[in-house]
Amino acid sequence: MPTVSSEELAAAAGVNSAKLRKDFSYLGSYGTRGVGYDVEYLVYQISRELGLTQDWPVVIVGIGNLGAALANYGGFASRGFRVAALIDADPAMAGKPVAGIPVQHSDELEKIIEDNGVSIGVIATPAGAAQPVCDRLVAAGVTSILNFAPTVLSVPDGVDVRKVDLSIELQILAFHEQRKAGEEAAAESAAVLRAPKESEKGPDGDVPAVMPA
Ligand SMILES: NC(=O)c1ccc[n+]([C@@H]2O[C@H](COP(=O)([O-])OP(=O)(O)OC[C@H]3O[C@@H](n4cnc5c(N)ncnc54)[C@H](O)[C@@H]3O)[C@@H](O)[C@H]2O)c1
Repeated sequence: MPTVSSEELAAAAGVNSAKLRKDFSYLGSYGTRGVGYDVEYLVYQISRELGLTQDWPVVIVGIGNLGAALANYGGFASRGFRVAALIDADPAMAGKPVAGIPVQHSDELEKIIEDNGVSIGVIATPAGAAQPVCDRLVAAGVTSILNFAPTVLSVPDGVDVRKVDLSIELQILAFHEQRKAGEEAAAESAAVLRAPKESEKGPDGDVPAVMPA
């Protein structure tokens, strides 16, 4: 039976092992002193807590560049998400397979949701189409939406929306880059401006032109 210790897991995740043990205790997972955690059982417990032991049928609406890339991503299935259907408004796409799944026309949206018992919808349409698509998904019974379109969706109470915006992530990185550059520039000017200490002067009382920081 493969096991793993809280120290090993804590080191891999970059967190404190006592905190990790406490967090796992909320899962009802206590491990065995000197042995650690049974890996298979721990994976099951975490998956169960995250709702991943279930099979979640998901529909993707808007099968352009992004929708096709999402459909082709192999990582969903291993985490309990099954792409049940691909939906697009373009009649020329109907029946064409993407990632081995034939694209269905959006006229069929309500029937597809009902037939597959879908509760999670992914929107990858242009911004202008996102709200009407969202309204149809919700009316058909979808209660969770992952929105990639650059628009804020309004939904009734009881419907969850998560928005993914990669440009915001890039903007956050750019902000940190700018701050790092500012800190470096400030450190350089501080080094230039810092007055020499007595001990930093040479034997004749001379000082280097630029003092080290
Ligand atoms: N969130 C992010 O980080 C991120 C990154 C890239 C793109 N996007 C956004 O994702 C969306 C898709 O981008 P793309 O490059 O794949 O665009 P795209 O033009 O290649 O694809 C859009 C698809 O949506 C379909 N469509 C249009 N109206 C529809 C409707 N009412 N119902 C169903 N399908 C419909 C079109 O036929 C097309 O196939 C855009 O809104 C874009 O801004 C977001």
